[in-house]
Amino acid sequence: MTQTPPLLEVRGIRCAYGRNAVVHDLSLHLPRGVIAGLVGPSGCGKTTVLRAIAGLQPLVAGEILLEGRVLSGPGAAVPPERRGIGMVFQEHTLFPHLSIGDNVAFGLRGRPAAERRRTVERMLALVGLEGLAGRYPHELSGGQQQRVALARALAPGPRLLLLDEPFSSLDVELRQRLALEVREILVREGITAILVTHDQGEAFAICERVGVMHAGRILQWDTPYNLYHDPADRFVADFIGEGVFVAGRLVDPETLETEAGVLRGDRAYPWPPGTAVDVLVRPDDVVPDPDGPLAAIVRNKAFRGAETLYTLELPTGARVLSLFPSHLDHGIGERVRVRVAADHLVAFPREEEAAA
Ligand SMILES: Nc1ncnc2c1ncn2[C@@H]1O[C@H](COP(=O)(O)OP(=O)(O)OP(=O)(O)O)[C@@H](O)[C@H]1O
Repeated sequence: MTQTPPLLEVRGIRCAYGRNAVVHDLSLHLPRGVIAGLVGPSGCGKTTVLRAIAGLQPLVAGEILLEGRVLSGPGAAVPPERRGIGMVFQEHTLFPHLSIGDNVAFGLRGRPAAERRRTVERMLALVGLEGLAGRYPHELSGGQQQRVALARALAPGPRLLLLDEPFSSLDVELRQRLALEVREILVREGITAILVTHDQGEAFAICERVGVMHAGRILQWDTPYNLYHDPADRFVADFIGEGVFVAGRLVDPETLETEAGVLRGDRAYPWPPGTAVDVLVRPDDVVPDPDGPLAAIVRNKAFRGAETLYTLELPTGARVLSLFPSHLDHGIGERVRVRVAADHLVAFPREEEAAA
């Protein structure tokens, strides 16, 4: 149905270590030029999926196509070095005995010397390391080394770039800066990429599409905005961002009677009136308002610079999180008034009833 075939198609793949199946019937489509991410709790299978795409992990079932050509599948297993796929790993990926220039030129063996030299220069300039070709990896900082790893992966002109936790060995400030830099480089070069990270903030900063994985499956493949505001299920709602569930009951399709008051949003819920639900309330849904209908008590606070994250106890005893501009400073135990901005609240039928 799509006009142009996706650059990468993963169709119903299964992967296992021995008898232990860890990726189940997983599919994804990646259009050309898109930077996508995979996030999920430790052990959910992110790295295994990336390794399967790179050709480092055999498939039990399914197939993987790049530009319509089968790379892995029944009767096909194109070796990793012939896939046209670049990879950047977490750390220690440079060859310590090779200069920076030779590291970057590693994937260019067999090309004319002049072309190799030009490409190395261009790649080092691209990652902001001009003039460092003669140095050795141990003479560079961790951030510089990861930039070299990126330059080396991009040098042969891969059709797809895979990044497996490329910033996780760096300190927080550097990883945030480098993540944005890398995004700029990939966008400028029109590179299609998949980033695996356990840091959803990093995925949101870099990726246009993010898949949330759990136990070997992708539960939702969507924009960061939709993952946050319109999570497909309870796991995604819980995993992405901050927030708490408050108990409630559907009065009519648009109205919820909850521990945080009666809430009317802009969406209609499909369940019969009376259905018990849990409503996801994000910190940005609970707004300070001197005339607000809810009197809450401050139970905890975490200063975050521009904002403070308050834990507030409502009259029903339910607790919600709320972001206040940090100049609105309240002490623990103080009473504040808030309202719930309920425009697009997400609700799920309460689990025991859903299961009944
Ligand atoms: N070489 C291996 N042999 C056996 N089991 C493995 C091997 N590598 C991974 N596993 C198991 O496969 C599952 C998926 O692992 P994988 O590394 O893909 O997860 P992940 O989501 O990338 O985790 P993390 O975020 O911790 O890196 C885990 O249960 C893990 O224990």
